[in-house]
Amino acid sequence: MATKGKHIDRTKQVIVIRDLHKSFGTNHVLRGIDLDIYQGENVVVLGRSGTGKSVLIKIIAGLLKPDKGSVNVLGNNVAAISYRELEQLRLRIGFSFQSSALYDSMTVRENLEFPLLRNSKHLSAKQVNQAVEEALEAVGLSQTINQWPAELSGGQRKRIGIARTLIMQPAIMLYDEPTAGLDPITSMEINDLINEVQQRYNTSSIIITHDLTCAKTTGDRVAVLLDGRFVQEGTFEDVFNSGDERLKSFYDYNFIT
Ligand SMILES: Nc1ncnc2c1ncn2[C@@H]1O[C@H](COP(=O)(O)OP(=O)(O)OP(=O)(O)O)[C@@H](O)[C@H]1O
Repeated sequence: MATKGKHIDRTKQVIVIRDLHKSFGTNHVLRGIDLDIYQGENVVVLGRSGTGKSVLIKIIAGLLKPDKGSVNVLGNNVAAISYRELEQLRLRIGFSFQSSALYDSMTVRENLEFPLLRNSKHLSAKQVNQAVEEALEAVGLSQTINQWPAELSGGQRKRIGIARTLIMQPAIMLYDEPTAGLDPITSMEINDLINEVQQRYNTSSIIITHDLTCAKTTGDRVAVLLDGRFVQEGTFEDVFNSGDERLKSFYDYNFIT
């Protein structure tokens, strides 16, 4: 298993969020979020369903606008930059969605080639092929190159989704519920892969989850989101040894469901 925290550069912040607020009508979802993420760091955002985890990563990726506060990603104020600058920024951010969102009508190779051919038109066929092979090797699925998504298991599809993201060499990875719907062994493989990606590509990552094993395994730091605010932040052990009563319901939720 990869060692956590090995490459964190605490002199370089890749994401800086201050006093972030976001409402939808009367639903005040984010109520004053502060968050700093360093180069090479895996930060887990842990929270129950509906607490605004997805809203937070959509704001980081510029897909939703904050009502108040600042969000700086890789030196860009995401609420203020032009659409073109936002597009360039998004190329440096990799998303791993709950559904792996592969194109069923394309082979694994074609799925991986797709973002490269669309965004890096100067590459030769040989370079594209090399990039595909390297990304597949990074997720341990070189042998699936000519298969169709329908022929893969849920865990394999998730890995291919991550490979398709890695092919663009992102500086930041955003993982939305990476272990949702996977059995415990496959979940552990995905957790290990998240750590391996961090080490191999020196990415900074936000992992949003309500899976405590995922949080413990992948998080250099864990931030607990409750009622629109971070109520605890630290190592997994710090957070869960804190005795904070507000985390109790979260624990119960995790072990009962
Ligand atoms: N585009 C939107 N318009 C209106 N309300 C929204 C929108 N996006 C999210 N919300 C609301 O914001 C709240 C937080 O949603 P969000 O998807 O961030 O939750 P979450 O913490 O990611 O939950 P889950 O773990 O179930 O995915 C919910 O009440 C949701 O209904």
